[in-house]
Amino acid sequence: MVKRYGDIAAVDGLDLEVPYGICLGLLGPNGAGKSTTMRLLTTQSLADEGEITVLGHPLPRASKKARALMGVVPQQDNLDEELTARQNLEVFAHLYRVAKAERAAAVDRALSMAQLTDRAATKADDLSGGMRRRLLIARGLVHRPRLVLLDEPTVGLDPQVRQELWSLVAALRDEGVTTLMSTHYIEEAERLADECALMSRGRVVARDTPAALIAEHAGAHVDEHLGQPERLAEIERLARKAGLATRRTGPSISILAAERQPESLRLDLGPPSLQRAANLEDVFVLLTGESVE
Ligand SMILES: Nc1ncnc2c1ncn2[C@@H]1O[C@H](COP(=O)(O)OP(=O)(O)OP(=O)(O)O)[C@@H](O)[C@H]1O
Repeated sequence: MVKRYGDIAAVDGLDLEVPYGICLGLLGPNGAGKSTTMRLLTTQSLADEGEITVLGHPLPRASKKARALMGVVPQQDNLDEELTARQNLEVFAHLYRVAKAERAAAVDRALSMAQLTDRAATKADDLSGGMRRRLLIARGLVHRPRLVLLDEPTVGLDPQVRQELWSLVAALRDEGVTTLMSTHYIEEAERLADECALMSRGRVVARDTPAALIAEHAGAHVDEHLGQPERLAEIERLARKAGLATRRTGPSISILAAERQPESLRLDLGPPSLQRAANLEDVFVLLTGESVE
């Protein structure tokens, strides 16, 4: 797919297939095109080039059918503040055409999933930030969608609230709901995603399970060397000459896949200040050229 805004190609040759039943993490730095991808899937934006099919329905032609099977959890909180938690869910159950006879049960189920049963009568405005976000997710699930789009589900939340939301997303996957989740939090992707598609400048630059991405791009372990700037520059030069990827982190330089170092380089560099297991953050920084939050 391609989606341009004037001279900017927000999505630039994106090719992405999401298998049924998995949680796919769409991981990328700010501006990589994650939100635009979500908007294309909900037909809030129309692609300039390419084809999109959602659950067998081609967009935009069959967007109504696709939307009915999809739950969308936006990045921006757009709850109706004057309505209670229950009423917010009822409105969406109605909009999503949940049969009248089943509506109350659907709303109860969504409240229970979001652990908001005892706050059902509280106005959205009076809920805490974390509760509002849980309600926002519950609202996207009230009609039991087969595909859920989560756009940065925990952005701006404190770590404890983030963990609560993670359990909610994990429960979805356990129910066999297909989830596409955009995030720029590495830990979120590592915890929740069966597979990650790493996006940079509007396209997918790598796609696999977190473990396979780490093994391929960052190897088994990373050597971190501390030192003066000149020494770090020298280490960087030597490592790269030996074909190894490196990463700058503050006052240190990291050599990825350090187990692949030739013995001569190992002797030249001396023992590292620190040796650690490679992680998804190393892959993210290597492939997108961006730092992480
Ligand atoms: N409506 C728009 N008009 C003009 N440019 C846009 C519009 N929407 C997105 N863009 C541009 O497209 C690019 C991709 O933006 P997008 O919001 O999809 O990125 P993102 O990966 O979701 O970033 P973030 O993590 O910051 O939400 C950016 O350069 C952005 O400025």
